[in-house]
Amino acid sequence: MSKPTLNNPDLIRTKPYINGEWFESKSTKTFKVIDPATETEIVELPDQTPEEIAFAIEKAEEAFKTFKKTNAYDRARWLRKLNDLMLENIEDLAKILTWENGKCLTDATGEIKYAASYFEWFAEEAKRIYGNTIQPSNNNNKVITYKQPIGVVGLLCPFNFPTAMGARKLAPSFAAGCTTILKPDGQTPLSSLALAYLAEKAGFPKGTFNVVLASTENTPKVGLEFCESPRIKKISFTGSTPVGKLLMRQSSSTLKKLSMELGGNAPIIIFDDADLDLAVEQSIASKFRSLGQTCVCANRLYIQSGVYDKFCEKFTEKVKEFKIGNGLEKGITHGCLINDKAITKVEEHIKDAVGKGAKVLVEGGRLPNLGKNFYAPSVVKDVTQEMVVVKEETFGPLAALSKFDTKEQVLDWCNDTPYGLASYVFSENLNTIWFMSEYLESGMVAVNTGLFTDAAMPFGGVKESGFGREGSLYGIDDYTVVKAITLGNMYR
Ligand SMILES: NC(=O)c1ccc[n+]([C@@H]2O[C@H](COP(=O)([O-])OP(=O)(O)OC[C@H]3O[C@@H](n4cnc5c(N)ncnc54)[C@H](O)[C@@H]3O)[C@@H](O)[C@H]2O)c1
Ligand SMILES: O=CCCC(=O)O
Repeated sequence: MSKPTLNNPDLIRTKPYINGEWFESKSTKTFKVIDPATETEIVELPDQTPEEIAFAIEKAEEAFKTFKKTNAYDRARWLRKLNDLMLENIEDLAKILTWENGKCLTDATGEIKYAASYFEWFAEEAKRIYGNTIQPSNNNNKVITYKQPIGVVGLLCPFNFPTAMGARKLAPSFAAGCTTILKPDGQTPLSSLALAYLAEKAGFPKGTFNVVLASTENTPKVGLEFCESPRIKKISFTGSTPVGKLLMRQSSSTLKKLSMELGGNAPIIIFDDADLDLAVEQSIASKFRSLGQTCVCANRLYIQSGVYDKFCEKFTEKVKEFKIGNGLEKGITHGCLINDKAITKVEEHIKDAVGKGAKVLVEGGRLPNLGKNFYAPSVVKDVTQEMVVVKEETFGPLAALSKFDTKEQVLDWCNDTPYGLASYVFSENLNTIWFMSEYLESGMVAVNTGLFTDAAMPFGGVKESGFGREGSLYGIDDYTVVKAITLGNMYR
């Protein structure tokens, strides 16, 4: 199977979306979007020039002048409408996502629902942007604060959640009254273009949401343009830590506000007293969501010695049940990876681990009969802290299992990393749960579940996993600035 049949073929767009129009690019360069499952071309898109990117930024700035004055209730209605349209078109949107990303249709459908829920959530939050009244030291004065939209925002998004990562940024920024330019990953731009198509149908005013296009090779130039543009007041980036650091350096010349949703190295800790079947099922869900290409995927699994052997056995059985194939086909539990580089990283981590003494429980490996981006998941046990798989995010289908004895020991291991995005704890003991939750150095801790993300919860990391919070009651703050107004000499 290659090309999916869509109820609404118009959702496939092949032009950038700028200032409410499908923009005729004059660029002489193009890039191809490839179906990672079949390695066939989906579409060829313009690789936009710096002048065109600058034009999109200019239009977003123009639009901001009027959009910032819009009524929160109107913005709420537009956002709610977009949520509804996404759900009406869920089947098509999921197919487009699977086609360009390779994840299976069930995961893609889940992602569309999840992405839409950010529009629903921020439709409500748009109306809840509050300020304070403050009594300063001079009793004759009164201070009030209110939050204003920061301005034009650049959104830089990765391949792994082509719809949800953009939605998680667009929804709060639009709710706050900002205008945006989104640059999707060059490998997965169609989902963002489909989102722009639906945003237009939802009535988003022209210029408030723009999508520009760039190949992977051309992307650093667009990134630089975003960072150095004085018109852009904030950048929200989701991707790896090294690229996040580069964007921070580049943004220093314009002193931009930044949100950085960066790489992780999530541990799952399973204590002897955990509900073992639940822990196995949820660890599988966390580890192999989108075949391990999720920033909050378990990268390290620490299992207490009393249940280690049993856990390894049960976990292995479940992994052997996976059905790998083209994500668009029925019954497939796991699709393919995004590209060959992703597989190479998994192979390097296995080689290093086995070389240092890890034992293979499930020998995965390439599946050339299915295609060059298919890889059967691997499981290794007796992993130790020196192994690369423990130090770096694999971002692929390799489960690394380690044995631990005490909670103090495992806590040290978990925190021995520059990253701090998500952690998972499985235990039935409240004291253990509290101890771990409090001392794990991560922005998010999930207890007795492997799937926890939700529009209502604050998503984000600490340490080199970045800063800023997406979703939740805090998510809109990243797109606003606090203004303090002092009313003087009140008691004249
Ligand atoms: N914390 C989060 O919310 C979150 C969510 C998803 C993914 N991630 C992280 O993203 C990484 C996986 O994605 P990746 O491998 O594509 O990451 P990456 O950093 O290589 O790329 C992310 C995006 O940034 C673009 N990019 C690369 N160089 C750039 C530059 N100089 N200027 C502007 N854009 C540039 C890429 O083309 C891509 O679209 C993992 O580390 C994962 O943990 C984090
Ligand atoms: O990859 C990161 C995002 C995953 C999520 O929000 O559930």
